[in-house]
Amino acid sequence: MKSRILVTGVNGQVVTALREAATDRPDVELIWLGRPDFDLSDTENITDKIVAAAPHVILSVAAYTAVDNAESDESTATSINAVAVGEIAEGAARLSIPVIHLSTDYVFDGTKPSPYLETDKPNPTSAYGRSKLAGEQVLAARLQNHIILRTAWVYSPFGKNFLKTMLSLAETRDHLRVVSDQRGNPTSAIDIAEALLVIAGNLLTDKDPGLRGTFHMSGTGEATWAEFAEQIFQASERLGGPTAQVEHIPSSQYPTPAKRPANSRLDCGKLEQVHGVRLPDWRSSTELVVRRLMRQSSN
Ligand SMILES: NC(=O)C1=CN([C@@H]2O[C@H](COP(=O)(O)OP(=O)(O)OC[C@H]3O[C@@H](n4cnc5c(N)ncnc54)[C@H](OP(=O)(O)O)[C@@H]3O)[C@@H](O)[C@H]2O)C=CC1
Ligand SMILES: Cc1cn([C@H]2C[C@H](O)[C@@H](COP(=O)(O)OP(=O)(O)O[C@H]3O[C@@H](C)C(=O)[C@@H](O)[C@H]3O)O2)c(=O)[nH]c1=O
Repeated sequence: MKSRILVTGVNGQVVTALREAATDRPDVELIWLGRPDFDLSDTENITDKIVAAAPHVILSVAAYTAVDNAESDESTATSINAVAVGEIAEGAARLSIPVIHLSTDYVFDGTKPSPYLETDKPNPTSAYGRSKLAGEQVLAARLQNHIILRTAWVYSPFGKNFLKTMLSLAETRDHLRVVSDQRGNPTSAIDIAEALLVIAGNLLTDKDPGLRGTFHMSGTGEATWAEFAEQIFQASERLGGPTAQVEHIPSSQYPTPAKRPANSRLDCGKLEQVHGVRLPDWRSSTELVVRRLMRQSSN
């Protein structure tokens, strides 16, 4: 029997990568619910729509991800990232199925000098981070059969992300100023999608409560945003794409409405130990994504 996996969202980075990943998987039937029929800011009918779709597992992927906009629109961010997650949990509870929910490194305040563990106390510095933490809390309170997967710094050939912004800015500028006092783990949405299918398979075949709970899942290796930009341009230059010189600057010279954590590195050892999942090194995945974008633009 095929596993019926419901994904929230239609055009996001991870959703798009999931659609691709599922094409090679005859054992998986991916269904997705998204706007306009399924709008997470209108929390009225979410539960009923989930029950009607009758999946075996839910991947709760869709979110309000505009970090700076959330500062002036926290109520919408909270409605989508937390209230709606409660409704998704309610639908899953009615169907007695698990939910795998994506959360973020931005639940941490960044003051820890080493990578964050699942047992570390979240303390978000931004409205987006607060709304995502509230989503984690509402899910955990309403549904025992869940996994919260905190990931970070997602990039891909799809949608909007830092990697694509850098390449697009380099089309018109040969010098870019990028912050070098925020450190994290760049993570490819393509790698996340592959991992999500493995983890969903684990939950569908094993009822062990130890497989449930909160896990960190980001690309292997770490970088500052400036180092990430440099790696993007090295790959792009090798492949004949746009490049720019990166000036390392402190965050104080790149003011943004939302305050981002200085350190949001995630320790992903628990996921590897419990689910046997370790994401590839961010440098090799960056190369693959840049290569794909170059191929797309030359076609
Ligand atoms: N991007 C990142 O750097 C990181 C992301 N995450 C988390 O990973 C998950 C996936 O992120 P990513 O793929 O980058 O997200 P994107 O920003 O690429 O896409 C967001 C998705 O959410 C959907 N969405 C937004 N608002 C609504 C709404 N009101 N109703 C229904 N759907 C909505 C979008 O819908 P539509 O398809 O209509 O556009 C889209 O599918 C999110 O939960 C995010 O918080 C965690 C860490 C880092
Ligand atoms: C475009 C640009 C950004 N920056 C800085 C601003 C910011 O501190 C950092 C990253 O900027 P962005 O706005 O692209 O990324 P940001 O929206 O902070 O990305 C976050 O998104 C959410 C959804 C998450 O969950 C996080 O894990 C994280 O990936 O780079 C520069 O220094 N120079 C630049 O030219």
